[in-house]
Amino acid sequence: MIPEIIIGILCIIGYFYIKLRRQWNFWKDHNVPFPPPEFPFGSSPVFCWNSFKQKINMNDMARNQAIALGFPKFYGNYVFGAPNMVVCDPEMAKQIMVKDFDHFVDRQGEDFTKLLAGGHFVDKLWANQMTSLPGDRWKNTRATFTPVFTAGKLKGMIKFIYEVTNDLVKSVGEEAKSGKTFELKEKFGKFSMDTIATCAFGVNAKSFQDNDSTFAMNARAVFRNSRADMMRIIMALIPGGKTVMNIFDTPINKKDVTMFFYDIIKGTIEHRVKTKTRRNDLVDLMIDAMKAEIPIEQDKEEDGQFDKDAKLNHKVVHKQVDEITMVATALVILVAGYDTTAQTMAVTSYFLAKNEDIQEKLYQEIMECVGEMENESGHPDYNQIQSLPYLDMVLHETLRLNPVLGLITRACTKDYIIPGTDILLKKGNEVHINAMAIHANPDIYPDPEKYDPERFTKEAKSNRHPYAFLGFGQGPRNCIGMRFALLEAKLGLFAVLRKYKFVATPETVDKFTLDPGAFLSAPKEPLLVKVVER
Ligand code: HEM
Repeated sequence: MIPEIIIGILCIIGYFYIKLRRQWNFWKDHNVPFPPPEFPFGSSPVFCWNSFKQKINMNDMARNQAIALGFPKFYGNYVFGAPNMVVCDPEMAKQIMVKDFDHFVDRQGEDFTKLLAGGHFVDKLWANQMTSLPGDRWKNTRATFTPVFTAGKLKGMIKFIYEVTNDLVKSVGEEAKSGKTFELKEKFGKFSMDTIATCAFGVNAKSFQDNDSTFAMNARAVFRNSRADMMRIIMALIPGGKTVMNIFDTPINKKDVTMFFYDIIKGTIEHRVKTKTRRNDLVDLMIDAMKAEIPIEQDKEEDGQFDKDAKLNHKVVHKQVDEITMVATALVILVAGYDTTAQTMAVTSYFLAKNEDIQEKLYQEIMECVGEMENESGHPDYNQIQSLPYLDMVLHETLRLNPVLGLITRACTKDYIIPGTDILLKKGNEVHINAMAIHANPDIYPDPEKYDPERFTKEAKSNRHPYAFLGFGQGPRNCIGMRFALLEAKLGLFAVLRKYKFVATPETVDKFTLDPGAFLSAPKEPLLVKVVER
């Protein structure tokens, strides 16, 4: 009861704050469609009352809004009373994400960035993450760490992923022996966690051996938001709230969990420097990148349109290794890479279990590759795993039907006139690219509810707008970890599917719904399947 009263009081204060800023006739005055605003946060799925009350996942809400409005090119919304534009058209998405990128460098408005930055050391670690950094500070960090994620560097890290893949296959083998159903999100969660732990933190998280290993428990805690966590965020957002928090030395973000990861990465760096050991993992590469010691190499794989659009023309101002940036970057790999990759693998396996013909076609492709493999490790090498078109198509179709991040945000960094209109978006206003809606538009993807990897043949792709797929975002602020994620997912699925077949059982849900409490489009129901040995 007491938390509800406090939330109620905070909402009233918030309401008056919004009243000062609100421009609720903005879209109406410009004849732009908008969903009905909801007290007190406006109709934006990110901040709407329904989402907050945990009734509907915000990504679902974004898709429903677009469907209800008939998939307009764009529609209007309000974030805390300020207008924000929601884009449902691939060409307009390209305009925002690439052509007019200098107006949309940031991911969130200046006010929000400042509010969440905080003065506490813990908050500094979060505010320095690439996902939330603004302007030139983001450009510096992004340009510094881009060479870490090139194909050439990933090749050097593949051996660590092989090791975790062996644990995954062993664990799936035990499920096959038991003959019982098991939960896919949990299984691939362990795989994703251990991959990130070994590559980005230089430690063995041992998730497969011990579900409650300290690393796993802390990593899971990053993603779980209690009422107290939500209240600290709300407190920081109301005027004067942060001052009170500073007086009580209370950070906005979770203190113990953040410091756990801080200690790990700090310890790993100190150990490497002291013992002069090198693993060529992400930790070493990040240290090199901070010292500007990674030569920029252009791989053939990286000259496609996606990479061309991602080019960032920025000269990095180098400084000595900065502990905060290093820890923040290791943390962002965990935050942005753990759940996203685990969920993509789990949902793909679920769809394979539900679609036997697709799984069989993929199995044939995998077995052809196995026939050509000479690698002593028993795994495909980098080039072999990248040359499996159907595996790639399957993963893309999973992310089309269920994009992990259904709303991709940008904030206006300079006033902007929406092309073809006289509508002025002011600096600080947000734009949401509704990937959920673009992926569900029947004019772009006929029969959009159907899981069909054939939508991603070379020919099918060439007949569509390139921005009709936004699973990894687009432009200079796209997903920096895309190659890493795809490599990890492909190696893991390859190794499992080669030996085992996913089978749907009466316990497998017909259709999953999305978790209303999650920011990502995460399945709410357990994804239960069986595996049988081939
Ligand atoms: C299948 C797995 C993944 C999916 C679907 C995914 C998707 C995305 C999307 C949609 C964005 C926003 C892009 C935009 O705003 O245009 C993003 C950003 C980002 N992702 Fe991923 N991601 C995945 C895995 C990873 C991994 C493994 C890492 C780290 C190794 C990572 C690191 C990041 C970072 C740092 C950003 C922010 C980039 C910036 O602001 O410059 N992601 N991701």
